[in-house]
Amino acid sequence: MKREDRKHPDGTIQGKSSPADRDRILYSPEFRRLASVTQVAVAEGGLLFHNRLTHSLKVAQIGRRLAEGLLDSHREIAVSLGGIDPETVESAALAHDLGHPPFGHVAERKLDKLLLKEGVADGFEGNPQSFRIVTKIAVQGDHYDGLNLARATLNALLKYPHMRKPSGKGNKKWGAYTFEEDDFRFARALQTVGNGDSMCVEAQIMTWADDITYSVHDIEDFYQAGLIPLDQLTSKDGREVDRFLANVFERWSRKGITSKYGKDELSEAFRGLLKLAPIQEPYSGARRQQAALRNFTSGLIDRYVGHTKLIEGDNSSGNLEIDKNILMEVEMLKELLWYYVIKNPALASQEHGQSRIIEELFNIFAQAATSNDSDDWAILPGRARELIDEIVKLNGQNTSKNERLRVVADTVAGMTEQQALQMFHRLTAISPGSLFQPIAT
Ligand SMILES: Nc1nc2c(ncn2[C@H]2C[C@H](O)[C@@H](COP(=O)(O)OP(=O)(O)OP(=O)(O)O)O2)c(=O)[nH]1
Repeated sequence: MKREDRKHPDGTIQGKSSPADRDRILYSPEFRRLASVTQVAVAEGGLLFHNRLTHSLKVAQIGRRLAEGLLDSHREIAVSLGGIDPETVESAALAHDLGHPPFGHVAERKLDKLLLKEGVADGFEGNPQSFRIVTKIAVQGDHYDGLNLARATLNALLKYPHMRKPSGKGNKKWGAYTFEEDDFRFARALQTVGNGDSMCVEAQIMTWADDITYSVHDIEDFYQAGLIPLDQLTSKDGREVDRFLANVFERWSRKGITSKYGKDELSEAFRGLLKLAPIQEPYSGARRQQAALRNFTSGLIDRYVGHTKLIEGDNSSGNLEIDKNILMEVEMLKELLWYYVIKNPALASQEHGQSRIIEELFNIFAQAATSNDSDDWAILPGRARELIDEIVKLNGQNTSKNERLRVVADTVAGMTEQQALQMFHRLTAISPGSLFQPIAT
């Protein structure tokens, strides 16, 4: 079905994803690429961390389960909200991280800085990049751009349903670049409840599924890797817990981070959460440890899914009601990752290098792509050369810098981590590669 044909026949607000949407996302190479995009850290030495692909599959599964559960337990409210479509939640969840560049957040921040420096005002962020991929970049058919997803799927993908704002939170996270403003309006035409920036209920479910998913699997990954000492945190003497909490609150005050909750209630929620963890020793892989860990993580997911309720009303403050204790637990699970993993100097130094790779790639490609001599474009992958050629033909040499730089950002952001590394080695003469080794498409 074509995009315009997918409008509800009587022009009213409700829309549903087509099952084709889910399949189109799943079959796209952009989805496959997520297998080579880091979630938190690159796995080494036989460890098997989640990557953005395994993460997205789990968000889709938890999102679907949440939606089905809410339909079951709160059918009347769901109907009053115009229905909840599990298929839409699943499709949006599969697509939600497509825009993550190689090396994840560190590259996101770097690409944003580089584009802003070059005067491309709406910069770079993973969320608008996901939206751009499904509406413009991915190739599904010959006669349209993107995956031709239904309005409902696009709207459910909009966790930040506004364009980039000049300042504040809306400047850090947003839903679509100006290049995709038409697609954004097409998606948002469904939304007549809440204020202008309200997420639809499917996007709210997808967002909560994302939070549940990563806060649980990140702990699983890094306890197994020996970085998060769950065994010491659960120990009766409480020393590690005190040390952790003191560090969290010290970082918050240093960084001006605020929470909706008080320190005492957060500390209590965290101690309560640890009581659920049947873990007393460092991870060695023993069968009983594997079973205990699975028990803990699946118990947490059940707990978080089960404590989610649906509430009526316009959705300006959301239609999901999540137990306060659960929200505090999830907040503290995220802090475990920050304290023991993200702030770890080994990861920080790795991220420093990854940021350099992205910067070099962007600068070298940008210089080539903005050249008026088409021979200079030869170092770019084929699709980028084709697009730059089209842009120049349409806009002329001197008026197309922003469009060309957007293609450069798409090219770098669309690489796998191996491709980025190989291309960096090749372009900076660290290792020339082979004539027969294709450059990324
Ligand atoms: N290594 C590293 N990992 C990070 C960093 N920030 C977040 N992460 C990881 C932790 C989680 O697994 C995941 C959370 O980020 P996401 O982009 O998936 O979701 P978030 O809700 O923070 O952002 P969103 O609102 O979806 O754009 O990424 C960072 O600065 N470095």
